Amino acid sequence: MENVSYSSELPRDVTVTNGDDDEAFLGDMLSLSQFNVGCEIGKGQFSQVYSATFRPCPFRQVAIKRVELLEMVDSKARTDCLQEVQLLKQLKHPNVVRYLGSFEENQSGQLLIVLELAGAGDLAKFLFSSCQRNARLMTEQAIWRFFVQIASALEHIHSRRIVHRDIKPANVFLTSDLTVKLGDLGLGRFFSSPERLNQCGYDFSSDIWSLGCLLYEMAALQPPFNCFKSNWNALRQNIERCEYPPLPSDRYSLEMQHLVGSCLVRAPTERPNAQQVFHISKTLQLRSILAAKLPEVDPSPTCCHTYSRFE
Ligand SMILES: Nc1ncnc2c1ncn2[C@@H]1O[C@H](COP(=O)(O)OP(=O)(O)OP(=O)(O)O)[C@@H](O)[C@H]1O
Repeated sequence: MENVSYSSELPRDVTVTNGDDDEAFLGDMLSLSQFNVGCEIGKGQFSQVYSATFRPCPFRQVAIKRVELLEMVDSKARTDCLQEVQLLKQLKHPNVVRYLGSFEENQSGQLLIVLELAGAGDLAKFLFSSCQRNARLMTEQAIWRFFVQIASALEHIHSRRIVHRDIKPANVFLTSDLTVKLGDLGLGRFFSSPERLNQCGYDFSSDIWSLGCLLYEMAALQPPFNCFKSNWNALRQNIERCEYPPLPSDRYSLEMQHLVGSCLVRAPTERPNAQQVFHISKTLQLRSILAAKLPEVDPSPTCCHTYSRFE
């Protein structure tokens, strides 16, 4: 292809060992008066997210996510959601957005969740602005640097028996030094339709499917199953048959293609677990560093950040 170049904006390599930062937790008796709330930095279907500083420690920047508990389908969903927030607070990992605290404001039906601020956008924006817009692919080495962190985060989440449920580039946040922070865990289902609330069969292996989609999208700059999105039947058939265009073999290793393929198999029990994906990707990262193999580039035309799942 013409007028394309290699992606030179490689994310820095980062340590993926577990952090122990209990000081990060802000305590159980939080209220809004303890924060200087700044501007709105994002909006979800059932939430608004604001930047804020913690008054007792003014240099401490956080994100505050406000969700309407009353918009949940039923009171059981509300209770489950509050319980899940408690669970999410136990997650401590350098590549997982930290849940720092939560509180309900004056019985207003609003739950405020205090999160670690990930201030440099997300992987969806990065893929668009650094790759697609400039018609260049990431190097394999850069992909592994991102992906190893994501796989490490998922391994940690699964080891705490939590399913993420919404792994996609828009939920992979970045910090200013391009450290990955996997965010938006688990809670989305509490604000959705009863079908999604039940999410029949959604489990750890479903996250692995999404992880395979994510790895594919980082390489191809488009999700594996979006090519027939105008035709739902064809799309469904492709997902059920696990048929998607191969990654360009002159740019990316066969091992990468194999890892994608092992996550995108129909039978959930045949997919690797998060620990295996982490170890394989770590090995392949080391191999790609040693080989220092720089692929050529090939721009892909479209970008869609929602994955289809067949579960
Ligand atoms: N910890 C964070 N740090 C920085 N920005 C964040 C953080 N969490 C969320 N955001 C921003 O807020 C936006 C809304 O996030 P939120 O999790 O409320 O909704 P969503 O999951 O993106 O959307 P939906 O709930 O409709 O699926 C995100 O797109 C992101 O830009």
